Amino acid sequence: MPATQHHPDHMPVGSDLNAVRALWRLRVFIGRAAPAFVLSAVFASAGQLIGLSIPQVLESMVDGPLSDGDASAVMPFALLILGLGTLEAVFYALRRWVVVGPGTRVESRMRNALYAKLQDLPVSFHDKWPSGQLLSRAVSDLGLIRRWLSFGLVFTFVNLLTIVVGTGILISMNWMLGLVFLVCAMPLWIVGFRFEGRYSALSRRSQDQAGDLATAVEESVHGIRVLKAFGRGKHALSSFREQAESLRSTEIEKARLDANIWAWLLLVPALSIALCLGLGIWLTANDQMSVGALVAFFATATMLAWPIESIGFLLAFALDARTATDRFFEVVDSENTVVDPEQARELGDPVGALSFTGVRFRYQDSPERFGDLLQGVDLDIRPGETMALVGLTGSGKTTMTALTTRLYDVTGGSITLDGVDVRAFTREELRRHIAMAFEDATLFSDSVRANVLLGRPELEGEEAEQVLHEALRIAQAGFAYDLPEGVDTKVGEEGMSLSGGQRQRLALARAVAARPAVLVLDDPLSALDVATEARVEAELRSVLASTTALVVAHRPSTVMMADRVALLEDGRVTAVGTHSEMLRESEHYRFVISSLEDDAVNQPGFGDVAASDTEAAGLEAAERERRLQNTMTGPISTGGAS
Ligand SMILES: Nc1ncnc2c1ncn2[C@@H]1O[C@H](COP(=O)(O)OP(=O)(O)OP(=O)(O)O)[C@@H](O)[C@H]1O
Repeated sequence: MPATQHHPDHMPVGSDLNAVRALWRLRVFIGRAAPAFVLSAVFASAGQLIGLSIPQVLESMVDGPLSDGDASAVMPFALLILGLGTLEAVFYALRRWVVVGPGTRVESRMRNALYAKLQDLPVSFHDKWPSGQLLSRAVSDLGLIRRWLSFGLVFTFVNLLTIVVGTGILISMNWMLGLVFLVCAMPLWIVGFRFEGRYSALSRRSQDQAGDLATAVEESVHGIRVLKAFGRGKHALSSFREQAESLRSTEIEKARLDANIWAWLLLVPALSIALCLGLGIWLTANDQMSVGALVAFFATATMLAWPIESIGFLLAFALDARTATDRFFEVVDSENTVVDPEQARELGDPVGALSFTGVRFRYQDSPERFGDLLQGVDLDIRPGETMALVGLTGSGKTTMTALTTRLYDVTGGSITLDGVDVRAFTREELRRHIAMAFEDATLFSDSVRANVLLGRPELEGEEAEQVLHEALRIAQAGFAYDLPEGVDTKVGEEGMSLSGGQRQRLALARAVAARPAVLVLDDPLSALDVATEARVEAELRSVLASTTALVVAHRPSTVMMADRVALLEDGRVTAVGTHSEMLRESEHYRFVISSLEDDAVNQPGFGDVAASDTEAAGLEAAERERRLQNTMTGPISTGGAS
């Protein structure tokens, strides 16, 4: 069921920079597009200034030929006004034309930077951030910033310039009328200032809620099968409706606030024009102003009405853009805790010795009252050895595998590859040497070929074909050849058109194709029936003979494939040995294996690797009792790791 998502606690809600300084940060991405924005502002200003000159022509026309009653002399003035109007339109068209390309370029530059950052940030970042929040930043926030840069920013400048120049013209025409007009506009600044604070908060809320909504849509599309299977579609819809309703009420609040400021923005110029009209007529009646000047004054004042009215809209637009900018930089500024060292080590051809020494780990958001998940793991995996990792569910097996390629960094101790701390390599180098396959096999919307050769971008032609076919053979993924377009078939969003077992086999083929020194397999065969698993294992053995492997095992058959087994218990590896040694010596191991078998007998095709050589019967109750005592007296280690 798509849960209501909120942005993570650590996310700052609005930065403490003021709007101008927050928006100023965009300059990094504007870069070489800046001249285009300036040119666009110049064209728009030229258009506005030409517009402002029309009333001057009008004044000369009214005071000249019109007052003289010379109709024929009006024509040149009319033509001049027509020419100026045309020029104004041309400049507006130029403004738009000049800004479209650079605006979209800035947007895509920002989008690429965001994407690159998301790729670079560690898994712990993605654990915290709902996908919809990231999606809405990458799509709607950046679109909003582009529109603001190309239109909002340009017109804020142009309209302010028009107001300043226009007011100057009004004052020069008649200082008294001009001043009245100016003073009347003052309340607008106060209203605008108060509006900013309230609107900013609402804008932030609405954009975050839009992100939550995107997360809900993403989750329910992703989990559509579960929703349908459990008949929870209606429930999901009502929870979605609630979220959509919250967003709607925020938008309504925003619109109300906007309407308030609009009311002021429309009222103030109308009031000031009315006041000026009364005063102007009185001045004209007392011969202190010509009729032409009065007409020109009102034509100019009317022209200033839109720039003044637009200030509220432009201010709201700038505040929305500021929120979008804050939201963008929250991701871009996120500190990456898993980084490459300044002076990275290189391993040409590693032999594949993988060691855990005193490894401790806890998840960042793990509650204080819990101890570390891993509390000093010691484990040496020899080159070429296959080590199975077993432990009760939730004991930290997956976590241990994730630490090898630095999906998370250890919080204590170290992991070494050929004796070198994994943190001494660049992440790219490390992940070239250690390849992973996960239980939850994610495939990308691309061909089978591209998915399998994901880790080998350097391969081409015959060599690529060879690696692909070998990997598919080892992973028993021959079904790929029977897909409609063979290995060129697009496997769809996250491979949803394939079965779970088929996806797992392609993910395994991907790990095998990477030809790593160390292969880390997190229960990659869980969705296969036992017969297929046995065939995959037979093929895998040939690969694993020359590759070091750490395999999380949830089934006895996977354990059988390994040279040795490590037992993870209470945050430590408490025993290491061959399967039969472990069965003999470790009571907890026997208990874990018996629970694996309980699961395994429920697997389709189970039969040949059942609990033939374990003595687990009856141990479960004893083990439960032992664990119960453990929880009361603290953990008891049953032995040391190798
Ligand atoms: N990203 C995460 N953030 C916080 N806690 C996590 C995260 N991933 C796992 N955990 C917690 O860490 C513990 C160990 O999880 P892990 O997946 O490593 O166990 P596991 O031994 O692989 O379990 P299983 O056999 O069920 O796959 C669990 O209690 C889990 O809730």
